[in-house]
Amino acid sequence: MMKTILILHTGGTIAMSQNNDGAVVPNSANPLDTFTNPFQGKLKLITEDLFNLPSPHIRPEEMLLIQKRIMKAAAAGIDGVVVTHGTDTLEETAYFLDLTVPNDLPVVITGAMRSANEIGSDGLHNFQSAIQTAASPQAKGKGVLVVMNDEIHTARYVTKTHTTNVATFRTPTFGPIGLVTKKSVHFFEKLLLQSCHPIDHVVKHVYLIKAYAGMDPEILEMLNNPATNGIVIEALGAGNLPPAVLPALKKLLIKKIPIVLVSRCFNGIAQEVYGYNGGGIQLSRLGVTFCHGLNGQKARIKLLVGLSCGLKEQALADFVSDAVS
Ligand SMILES: NC(=O)C[C@H](N)C(=O)O
Repeated sequence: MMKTILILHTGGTIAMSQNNDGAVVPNSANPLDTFTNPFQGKLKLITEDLFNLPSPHIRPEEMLLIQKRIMKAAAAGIDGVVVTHGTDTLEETAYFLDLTVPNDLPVVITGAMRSANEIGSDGLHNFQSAIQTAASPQAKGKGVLVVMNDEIHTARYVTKTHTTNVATFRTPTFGPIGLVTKKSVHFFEKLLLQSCHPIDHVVKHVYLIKAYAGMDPEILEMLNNPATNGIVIEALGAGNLPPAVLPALKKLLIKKIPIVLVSRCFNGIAQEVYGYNGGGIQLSRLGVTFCHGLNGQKARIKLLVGLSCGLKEQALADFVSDAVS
């Protein structure tokens, strides 16, 4: 039976071209409109331009619009969805959708590192691979997938690792879960499935900060205000902070502002390992929530989704601490 795939364009380099001054800029006409469906007779493609934004302009509000459009398509019986997106914040949108769209609908997100008229442009190729993946029967039940440079990654763990290289998207610790070739799509991992958390609004003022040697407590003091809904800290190593920030941290925790800890390390997970002043064991006892396995920007999305679902205190901590829930 012929499958129908919904294509949602949102902008990014995949929709841009280089101008005569060498600057890469958005186009009024999407270069992906030149794509001719190589799967005629097998796949019907429905294309919509949702917006045309560089991905640093994408906010949780735009992520919610994409999610709502996908939910509408899911209710209408679509077989799969491809989202084209700028790569800078692609992992955040992908993970937001992963948490908020039922995982039995294949949703694949892709982009490009080289714009449409640059030599070696990767946009059309990634776009085609994403369509192939969304149409694959094996893509069902895997949550949101990120397809770039012939590789399939999970939204949960993929991250952008290089400013310009086309092989920028990597999954630290675990690696990709599949490959796309000219002829077929191969998955080589079974996944732990997480539940879907549909939301109808997104809360604001969920912050992400990074720890560093000699971290200034003033940063946390500045966040101690009534607007703050939650804070994610990319902590040191296995999940430790300089002791100088502890007084400011305690003041936030007394106010029941959720504080979530991940590691600023590229690989591994943050855990309560160290017993010294500022060490993970002390932070955990103070009420900091350890998020096991997500990077800072994903943990922020998870905290934001949890808060937007109305979760509080222990229920929120349980939701955020487990990467698979
Ligand atoms: N390769 C890209 O898409 C990067 C671009 N700055 C964006 O995220 O929109």
